[in-house]
Amino acid sequence: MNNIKLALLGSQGAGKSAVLVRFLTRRFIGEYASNANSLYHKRLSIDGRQLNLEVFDPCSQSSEARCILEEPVDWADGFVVVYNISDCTSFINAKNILRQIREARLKNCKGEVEVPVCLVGNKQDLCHARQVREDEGRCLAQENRCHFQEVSAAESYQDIANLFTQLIRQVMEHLKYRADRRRYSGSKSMAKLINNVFGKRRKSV
Ligand SMILES: Nc1nc2c(ncn2[C@@H]2O[C@H](COP(=O)(O)OP(=O)(O)OP(=O)(O)O)[C@@H](O)[C@H]2O)c(=O)[nH]1
Repeated sequence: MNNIKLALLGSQGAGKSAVLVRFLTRRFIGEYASNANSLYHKRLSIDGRQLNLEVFDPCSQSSEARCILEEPVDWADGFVVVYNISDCTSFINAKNILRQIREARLKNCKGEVEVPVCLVGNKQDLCHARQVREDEGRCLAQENRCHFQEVSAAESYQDIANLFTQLIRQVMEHLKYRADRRRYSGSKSMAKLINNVFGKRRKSV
């Protein structure tokens, strides 16, 4: 059974909980208690593989620029960064979060920066009050080499289900790549060790 850990990040009120609850329950619930960090668990099957999904939905900080990443950035295998298309401040905050994910990974994970991330422009139903154009979101995602999707947690389930499924697939590939790389470097150093031991012995015969 694969364990997959995701973290949702974004401005206060961007709709992180709404997006997540839509994915987990197919329902839109208007208001959520937002004064505590939440960890959600779900078992699901993707491409015939059983998964244990854990999703961390941190309680937002009032100061947007403050780093809310320190814990989830080490813990998570993938990220969903949410902004509200009718709030340009939330978009600027998403930009900062993407940068912080890159920097923190660079610092903590020896250059392994390609952690799977999906940038989500939520509240698409509020397009009459739009402050962030779709191409701005797409462009930011391209710059950060991550997937992008505009959604409305209020109105639709399918886009949200698709983006989580795609992100989870990417995370599974990423974890497999990391495990293969560890195995490869492990067997390389084992080969070196054997070579050192037996190579030397053969010389001394
Ligand atoms: N119109 C509209 N409102 C939404 C949508 N998604 C969420 N909301 C509303 O936006 C508000 C904030 O949603 P939350 O899901 O609590 O946002 P959050 O990012 O989890 O907020 P914090 O927990 O405070 O960080 C709530 O009133 C939701 O009902 C959406 O797609 N469309």
